[in-house]
Order: sequence, then structure tokens, then C-alpha cells
Amino acid sequence: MLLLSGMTPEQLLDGQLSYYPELIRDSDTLLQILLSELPWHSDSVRVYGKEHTIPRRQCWLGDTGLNYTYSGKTLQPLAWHPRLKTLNHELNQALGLANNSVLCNLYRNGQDTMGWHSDDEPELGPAPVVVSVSLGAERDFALRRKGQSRMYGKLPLAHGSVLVMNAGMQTCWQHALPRRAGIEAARINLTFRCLANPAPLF
Ligand SMILES: O=C(O)CCC(=O)C(=O)O
Ligand SMILES: [Fe+2]
Repeated sequence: MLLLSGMTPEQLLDGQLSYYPELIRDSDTLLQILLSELPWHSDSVRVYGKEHTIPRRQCWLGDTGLNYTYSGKTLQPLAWHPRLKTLNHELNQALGLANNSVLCNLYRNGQDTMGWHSDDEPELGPAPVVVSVSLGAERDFALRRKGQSRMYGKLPLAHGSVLVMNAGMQTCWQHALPRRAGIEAARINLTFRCLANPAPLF
């Protein structure tokens, strides 16, 4: 298993991942503001007909008029928090993107996790560029190729860092946020995404 943190941005998965530590300005303040001001809630998913509470808190914010599907339910993002609206705009300008929503995840401590998945929901389109901002406790971003159970490598994501999952990444790779023992501090992850506007009905 590879530790990916020593690699230059260009070497990560042949350019499918780009990592910029310490890119976010005032990350300490932003962390505190988002911890107290975002509408964090406990969500559940239905697996084989049984409801399970997900092991973290989350909320979805974005432009009005968008839909996303989560665990078989169609939902609308909540209104932007002003700080996240600005951050989305800045990231879009810097990276040449048109992301219009953000999934916010709160890992309360090292016991909160996210399982293996790709961000390949149909409303993200065939080759989404997902921009992931990390604040708070450092946690590992684990990677494996689709169809393989063995972990390929992991990249510790630092406070104030930005990880860009480039077009194509979701087709071939899965990622996860494993449990990490001994972490008491919280971590927030923000994944900025472009949701396709629903087709007009008339
Ligand atoms: O917390 C992370 O770094 C990953 C989050 C993630 O994969 C997602 O929101 O889809
Ligand atoms: Fe993801």
C-alpha cells in the first residue's frame, strides 16, 4: 500500500488527483464558523430494506432549483452559507469550473467514517470534477481501483487543503475515509460538485 503524501500533484494517479496543502485562507476561523453555523444533521440510508444511520453528520447546500438523489430519495440542496458561496466561487474561478453545490460532511472524531464509493451519481454527469476541501483533524483518504478490494494507497488530507478529483477519476477508482484510532478532534470535508439542472418540464 502506497503512502501518497510524498508525491507531487502531477504524480497522483497519473494526474487524476491533484492535492494542494494549505490552500484555504483563514482555515481555523472557517472551521469554527462551519462547525457552529451549518445545519448539520444525522442522515440515514436504506440498505436491503433496513434503515442505517450514517456514521457522520452532513448537509447539502447549493443553488436553488437543483435536485440530487441520496439513498433513493430526491432532495433539494439547502441555501448556501455565505462563506461557502464565496469559497465555491473562488474555487470555480481558480480551476475553471462551474460547480453549483456542496456536500458537507462532519466527522465528529476518528470513529466517524465514510465507506468505499465513487462520486458517480447520474446527476453529476459522466466525468465530474469534484473539489474537496478539508478542515480540522487530519484523516486518510483511501484509494482502491474499482473491482479490487485491496487498498492501493492513502493520502492524509491536511487542515486547509484542497484535493481535486479530476475528470475520469470516478470511473476507475473508489475512495473512502477509514476510521482512525486516537483522533478526538472533528474534521469537516466539503465536496463541491456540479449538479446538472433538471430538464424543464414544459
Ligand atoms: O471526507 C472526505 O474526504 C471524502 C468525502 C467524500 O468522499 C464524499 O463526500 O463523497
Ligand atoms: Fe466521495
